[in-house]
Amino acid sequence: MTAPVFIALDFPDAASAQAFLVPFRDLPEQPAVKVGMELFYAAGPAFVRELRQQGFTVFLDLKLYDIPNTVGHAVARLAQLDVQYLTIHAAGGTKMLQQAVANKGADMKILAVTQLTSFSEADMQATQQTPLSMADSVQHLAKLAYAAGVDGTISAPGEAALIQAVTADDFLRITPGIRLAGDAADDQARITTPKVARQSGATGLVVGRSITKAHTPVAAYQRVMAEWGNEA
Ligand SMILES: O=c1ccn([C@@H]2O[C@H](COP(=O)(O)O)[C@@H](O)[C@H]2O)c(=O)[nH]1
Repeated sequence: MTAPVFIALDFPDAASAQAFLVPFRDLPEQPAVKVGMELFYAAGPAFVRELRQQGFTVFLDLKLYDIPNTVGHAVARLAQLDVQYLTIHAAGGTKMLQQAVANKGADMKILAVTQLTSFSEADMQATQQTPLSMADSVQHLAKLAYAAGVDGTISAPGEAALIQAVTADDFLRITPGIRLAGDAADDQARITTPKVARQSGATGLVVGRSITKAHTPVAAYQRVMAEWGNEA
């Protein structure tokens, strides 16, 4: 899977997530899924193992951020779940990032969150009191992550090309903040459509509510995949 589209399974429990996935079983290929804090805290490692046994590609989005020793040990435990992707915060710094990389599983990719897509430029300035612009901050954090041996970043689609410019072509640029045209932004600040994300240099998408809250989620997923350039 070179250009994955992950459906964000932001559900309160395993039963709701599994019920949501039932109609996707009729597709020729199962979607890749992202398990975030809400579902992981409710359903835990057992549910992640269940998804892996069912053949799903799993992105565990826990956004780890702690001292290097703690993050290293946490990554080693999570590697036992055989997930393919795991997030940490780039702002945790070089030593934390290196500890994560040193403890990841053989087929696990570590993705570093640069600046959350819910942050506008003004939100970031107000929170972080940084003289950097959003673009400069994202590039700085991406360079830090790349130098530490991380596999890619999480950023808004509009920053994908900027990240590519300061890292490498094969450095992953996975982008949440995706909305089908006409859908509400909700709590996201830096959003775009799947088509524009592809044109902007993203190498993978995370899509939650544009699919999970759609009247017909499978049709919404197929629309995302068509815009992104994949068949579903
Ligand atoms: O910067 C980030 C990092 C992670 N996310 C996660 O992606 C999905 C997006 O959900 P939508 O419903 O499509 O807005 C969600 O699980 C976030 O935790 C992000 O949005 N931004």
